[in-house]
Amino acid sequence: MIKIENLHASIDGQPILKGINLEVKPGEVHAIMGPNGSGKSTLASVLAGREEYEITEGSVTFEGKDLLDLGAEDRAREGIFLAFQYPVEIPGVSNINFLKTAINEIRKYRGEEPIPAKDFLKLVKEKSALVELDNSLASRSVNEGFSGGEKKRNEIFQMAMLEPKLSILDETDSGLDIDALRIVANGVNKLKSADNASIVITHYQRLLDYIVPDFVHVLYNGKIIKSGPKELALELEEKGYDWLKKDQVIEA
Ligand SMILES: Nc1ncnc2c1ncn2[C@@H]1O[C@H](COP(=O)(O)OP(=O)(O)OP(=O)(O)O)[C@@H](O)[C@H]1O
Repeated sequence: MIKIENLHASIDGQPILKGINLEVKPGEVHAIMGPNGSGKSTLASVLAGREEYEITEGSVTFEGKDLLDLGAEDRAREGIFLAFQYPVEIPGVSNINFLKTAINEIRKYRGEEPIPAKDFLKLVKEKSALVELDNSLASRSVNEGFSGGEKKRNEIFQMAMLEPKLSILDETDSGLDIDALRIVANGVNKLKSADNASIVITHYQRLLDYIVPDFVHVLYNGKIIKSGPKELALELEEKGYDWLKKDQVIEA
């Protein structure tokens, strides 16, 4: 699905990612944890194709294609979805129209006809139920005036509608109350299949009680310094990151 090799990225000449190696296969969920400022959101942004980052070294292959060669729109059309840490508001554009346009863009890219209105409405009904999204939110402008939790839930609704191959969730759990956390996590779990994969960025083990990852990686200072099974998240919760930093110094 996606293979990241020796990825280095900078912003304004400042190196942020310093040699990331990560392979995610279909059907897998990978969690990325790490201290503030370690580069987690940068990795998500670089994969989604945000242009302010300069890739200085390395490669990313997605479904056999050179991802770094594609613009952000084409990456989305190829099936990469980024749920933002801070979802943006788009005043004047209804959620429904936004999603219809996005779905039809993907269909056009695949050489398919636009989605029939009846099928689209059925999809909206089905997927909004999945994340228990209030119907009134679906018809409002994208995220405008939504509470923090509603924005996050709306991100998962968008993800459900677009059915991406690779979903990258950047701190989707931050700002969610316990019920919303469970709903969002259930949505992610129900969307999981043998053909898609997720990268879940989080600070808290509690999300991983609901979304059980196949692998946990620790990102520190722009590098993955440790990978392990889901139990690693529990260990991090208990011990913090200091013990790993020490390891890194010894290795260096
Ligand atoms: N646009 C930018 N300009 C300058 N520095 C940046 C920019 N974006 C990110 N950085 C720096 O890159 C580093 C990594 O940031 P990033 O947001 O990727 O970390 P993070 O691991 O997601 O942190 P957090 O857990 O706090 O969300 C930080 O030191 C940050 O200040």
